[in-house]
Amino acid sequence: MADSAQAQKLVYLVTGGCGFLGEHVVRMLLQREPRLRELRIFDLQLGPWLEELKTGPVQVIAIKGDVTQAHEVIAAVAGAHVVIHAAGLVDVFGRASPETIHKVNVQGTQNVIEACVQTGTQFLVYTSSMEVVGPNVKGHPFYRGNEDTPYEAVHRHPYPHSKALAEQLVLEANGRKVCGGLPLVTCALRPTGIYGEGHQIMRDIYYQGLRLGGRLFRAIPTSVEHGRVYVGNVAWMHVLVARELEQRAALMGGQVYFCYDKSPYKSYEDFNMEFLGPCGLRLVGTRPLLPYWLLMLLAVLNALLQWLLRPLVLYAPLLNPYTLAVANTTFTVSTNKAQRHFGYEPLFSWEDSRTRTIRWVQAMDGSAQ
Ligand SMILES: NC(=O)C1=CN([C@@H]2O[C@H](COP(=O)(O)OP(=O)(O)OC[C@H]3O[C@@H](n4cnc5c(N)ncnc54)[C@H](O)[C@@H]3O)[C@@H](O)[C@H]2O)C=CC1
Ligand SMILES: C[C@@H](CO)CCC[C@@H](C)[C@H]1CC[C@H]2[C@@H]3[C@H](O)CC4=CC(=O)CC[C@]4(C)[C@H]3CC[C@]12C
Repeated sequence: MADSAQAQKLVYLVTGGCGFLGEHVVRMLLQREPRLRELRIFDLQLGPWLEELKTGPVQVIAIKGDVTQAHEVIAAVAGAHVVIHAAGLVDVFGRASPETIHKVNVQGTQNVIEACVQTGTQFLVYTSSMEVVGPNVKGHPFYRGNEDTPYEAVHRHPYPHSKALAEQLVLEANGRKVCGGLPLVTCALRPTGIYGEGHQIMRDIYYQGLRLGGRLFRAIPTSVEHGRVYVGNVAWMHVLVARELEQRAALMGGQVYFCYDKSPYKSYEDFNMEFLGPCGLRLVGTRPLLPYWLLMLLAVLNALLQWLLRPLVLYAPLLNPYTLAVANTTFTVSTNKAQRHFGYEPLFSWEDSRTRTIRWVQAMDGSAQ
């Protein structure tokens, strides 16, 4: 892919290209992949911002489609050199059924793999998640772990379960012969909790704080560290992996990489305050205001209410037994595998990532709570 004869010759497809991460991947590709000729953006819902991209030198093609529909995926993949598969149903709040989560995340990924095989597309990058590793149901800490750190991965929740199955499918597909006889080269990126411009949960927490008179109440001990990574750096990793996969197929094919940068290790709430603090919110308490057992009771009550109300209305608060367990379990990564394998260095420093995220929160409409 690297020789000059191929300058501006490549066709990329980004599934989920209109989501939080997908939009950053799309913009990053347009800025930092000079060999791009055509960029296909495949998503259930297309964003209006795509229009502005259509005037540049790269042909941008928006495709409204569903990864669960094999024929739609095949049509989108045909003729692409690289597929970045970021589409997924990210739901840990009980909004979607376990069956739907499985269908989108697992069957959708299988459809993408089969489409690559059938159409002769050789390079597939999958957006996996730290959640394929943990935190596990036993609440074991994963402290500064890397891709080789032993950890008992046990999944009961449909989202991490689906991501783990999908990742496995992608890794097992590495080396399969695609149409034309060449081997499929795949790898999976595992972001920790992504933050940055467009992060819906950050938006929800900001508005929640505004509704509570500019206050948030500490629920998680400061000692529980949660891995976070800036969306621009996650996007940059995707661009780099996609670029290097051909030249370094033997090394990178079938591999997993955590997504990391220089974001500090902090609790989920303390980390959010790095952005919400400068925007006027205050985190009340130096220790959790409620004991864990009471929080868990509230979380279980929320789950019960969700179940009772389901026939009438969708009740999906941030707090449920699963989100509480994840937020309350240390999970941080410390690795340089991406640097060693494909020369990744974060594109955005922590200061830059922080400033960009603060500017985005500040630009939110405070009255739209
Ligand atoms: N947000 C986070 O902290 C993390 C996210 N991830 C993974 O990154 C990927 C992107 O996540 P986000 O951008 O946060 O989520 P998102 O919900 O903002 O983006 C997902 C995109 O996929 C699209 N999509 C969903 N179902 C689809 C279907 N059936 N067919 C086609 N498109 C479909 C959605 O419309 C959306 O635009 C997901 O695969 C997720 O599992 C991994 C680790 C952390
Ligand atoms: C108990 C509440 C008191 O303030 C805080 C609840 C926070 C939770 C909603 C989040 C804590 C950890 C988050 C998850 C984590 O970052 C890992 C993830 C990876 C993914 O692939 C998808 C998103 C998520 C599951 C993320 C979801 C929100 C949290 C559970």
